Amino acid sequence: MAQSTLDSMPGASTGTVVVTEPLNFWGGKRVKPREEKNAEPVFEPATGRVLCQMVPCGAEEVDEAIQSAYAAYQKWSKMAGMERARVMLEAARIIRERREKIAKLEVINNGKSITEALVDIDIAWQSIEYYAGLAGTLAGQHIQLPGGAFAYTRREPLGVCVGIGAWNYPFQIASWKSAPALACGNAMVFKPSPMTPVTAVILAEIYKEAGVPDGLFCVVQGGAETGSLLCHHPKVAKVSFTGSVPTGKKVMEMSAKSVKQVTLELGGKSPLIIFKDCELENAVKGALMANFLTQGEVCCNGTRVFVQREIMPQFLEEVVKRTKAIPVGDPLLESTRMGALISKPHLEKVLGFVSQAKKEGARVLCGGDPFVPSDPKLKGGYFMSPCVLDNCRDDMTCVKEEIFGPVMSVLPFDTEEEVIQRANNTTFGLASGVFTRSVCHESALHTDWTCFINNYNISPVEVPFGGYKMSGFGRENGQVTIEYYSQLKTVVVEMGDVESLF
Ligand SMILES: NC(=O)c1ccc[n+]([C@@H]2O[C@H](COP(=O)([O-])OP(=O)(O)OC[C@H]3O[C@@H](n4cnc5c(N)ncnc54)[C@H](O)[C@@H]3O)[C@@H](O)[C@H]2O)c1
Ligand SMILES: C[N+](C)(C)CCCC=O
Repeated sequence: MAQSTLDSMPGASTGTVVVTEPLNFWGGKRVKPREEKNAEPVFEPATGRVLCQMVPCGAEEVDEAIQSAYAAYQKWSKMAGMERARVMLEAARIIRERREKIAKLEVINNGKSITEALVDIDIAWQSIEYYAGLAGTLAGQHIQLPGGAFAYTRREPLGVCVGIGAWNYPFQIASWKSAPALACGNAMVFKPSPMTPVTAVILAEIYKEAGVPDGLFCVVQGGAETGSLLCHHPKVAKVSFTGSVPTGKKVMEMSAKSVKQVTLELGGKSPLIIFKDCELENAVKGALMANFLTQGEVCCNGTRVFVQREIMPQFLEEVVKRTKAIPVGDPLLESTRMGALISKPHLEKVLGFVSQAKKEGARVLCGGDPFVPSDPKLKGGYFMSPCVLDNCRDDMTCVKEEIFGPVMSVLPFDTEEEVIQRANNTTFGLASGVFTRSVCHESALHTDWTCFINNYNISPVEVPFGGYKMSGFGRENGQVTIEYYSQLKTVVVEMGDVESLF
């Protein structure tokens, strides 16, 4: 049951876990892949060792999962919101109880520090708890019409929803998508990233243990091909996608063919604006939070750090001192603050951005190199030292493109008007941040999208999260997300005779 993979977790250390159980889940149980021939190795980022094999699902398996989800949807959608809420609350309770074990498995698969993974798992169960609270509140309107006639509206589920996830927050993404979907009475078939296949199936087992009908939350493994089978399937009503802009465009295009609803949570190149009247200590802490969580592999990171020229020297001195002091290493140690990047190719890509930045005239103030921890078992891991780049200009590659690694680009500015214009000058639109002691709601409103004031990268589940422009549309978390997983049905009732024009 849900304990299977987790059973090996309490004593587990980096470099010791191998996952052999099947990673697909539908019909209420783990399902072995039909054919092993396309198996791909999945690596533990901290050691470079093979953690498990990911076998992509083909058309028949995808169809089986969707049929199983559809059957569960027929039962689940007929239950009262309060009944669904009770099951979801039980799922949230089980996750809370097993948070350490799930977090450990997440670290082993993703490479982030255990301190962060614990927070991710907490945000995951909180999301399920939050939407359980909303499940019983779904209601419509009663509208009086002439002659005693009336109309009413009902909030109805969409049907089978598909969730497609990225690798940076595997368990959290699966929870953020399934929680509102299930609260509204839908079923979900979730496809994790092929690089992080191991924790979504734990969530599936927990939902089952909590009492959802068999098939309500299914997991199919695979990459682009499996994802595309899901987007094309005629029984799927909605696709909620988290990933890069190019893939998001393809998902939208495929979903358009059968007019499926789409939510797109895509990439970003967010600005963080630090005014000279800020509380510098907080601004420095904010800049670190905006750049180095999950080894910098965070969609909403504030990687363009605009600092008002007068405080640039003090800011740089402090931010560089603290960046150099970040403990990089074994992600399962409590003292570690930065773990390993997701894969060798990704590490090389991020290091390539640093080299390109140097060629274009940026100055490396610290980091930006491969890092080899002293522990011999970590020698094959994908580590790098966190990097601060100075002398940056708006036209540099490191300032324009999403790096998705621990690289902060610092840019000077003089006036508010100038910085707002520069901050908004991007095709992305996910997040922004402002540090100042003066009332700054004005600046917040001038940046074109979500804005954190005097903090960064906090995401309580009650608060909607999502993008503008090329960063996508639709929202996750918050009350509004109910609208993205339900549809409004109108019923009009005549109480008199029909007045026909014919
Ligand atoms: N806005 C957000 O909430 C958010 C959160 C996390 C990550 N991201 C973004 O995700 C990106 C990094 O994640 P990634 O490298 O996993 O992204 P990606 O686009 O490569 O992959 C995302 C998912 O899409 C699947 N996929 C790939 N091709 C597909 C296709 N043709 N049809 C259907 N599915 C397909 C992948 O297998 C994976 O599960 C970054 O750009 C990051 O900013 C955004
Ligand atoms: C929880 N964070 C840090 C806001 C990240 C949300 C998901 C983005 O990659």
